[in-house]
Amino acid sequence: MNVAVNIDQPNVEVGDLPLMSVRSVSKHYGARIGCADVNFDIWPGEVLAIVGESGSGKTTLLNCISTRLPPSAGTVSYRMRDGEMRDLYGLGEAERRLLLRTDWGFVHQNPADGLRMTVSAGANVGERLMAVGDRHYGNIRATATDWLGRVEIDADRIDDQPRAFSGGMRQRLQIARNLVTAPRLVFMDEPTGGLDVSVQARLLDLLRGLVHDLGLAVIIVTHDLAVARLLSHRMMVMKDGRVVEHGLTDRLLDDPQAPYTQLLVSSILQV
Ligand SMILES: Nc1ncnc2c1ncn2[C@@H]1O[C@H](COP(=O)(O)OP(=O)(O)OP(=O)(O)O)[C@@H](O)[C@H]1O
Repeated sequence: MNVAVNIDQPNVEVGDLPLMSVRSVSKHYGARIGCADVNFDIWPGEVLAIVGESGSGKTTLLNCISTRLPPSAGTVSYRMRDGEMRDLYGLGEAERRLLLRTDWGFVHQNPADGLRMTVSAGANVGERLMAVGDRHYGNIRATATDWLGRVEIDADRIDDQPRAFSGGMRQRLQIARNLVTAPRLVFMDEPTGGLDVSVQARLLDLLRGLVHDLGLAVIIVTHDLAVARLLSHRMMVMKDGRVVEHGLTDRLLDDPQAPYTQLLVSSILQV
């Protein structure tokens, strides 16, 4: 049986009001449960990790809360820049697109899903700036160069296409493309998955620094508790589409309450 959800108030410097509120979100694929009755809030500047084994519903949930997949039931509300809390599935298409381009980022596990592989690295970053109204070529190029530097890509690669980059470089470019417009909320789906361990470690370090410096709110899906430990303030553990435990990351890893979380934590401590 699942243990009751424990929603702790985050012990981090965050805004007073939640940025996003998720209430009773469920998604069914025919008779199969994708995710069921998920509830949480996320505050500005907070990093929430959604963890669980393959098939536990992490990606389904991430897609439901980022307007990529309408839930079968429940509501997802978001605090717009004017301070108003809006139901995301009540937004018009133009409002939704604006949100995706300006206020949100989405870092995919496979960089090819988040990049345009046949335009230059500089254009990949510059495009997002143009989408928010920047029209000055010199400014766009200077900002793109600055962002390539921030993600540790040499400036002399600015005109290269990402297909000429390594996996780690592509992922860093995808991160630059997402962060250049100063979003308030970034969704990440296994951002270090599929990379070598040493590349993963460097990328995690970089991500941690950027998230901290920019004060980003992040919802990150990972099956890797080490990633959750390093990046997140709060963790939500999923199993069979349901949240089995939810709390501050340190507390949850030091003193897991749900039998399933205990099993997950003990299995990484044994290796
Ligand atoms: N398009 C779909 N059609 C039918 N069932 C689906 C679909 N997408 C996901 N599911 C099912 O929903 C459940 C949750 O899948 P989901 O991909 O959200 O899990 P996950 O935790 O993200 O797994 P992984 O880590 O392997 O990506 C699984 O039982 C899966 O088979």
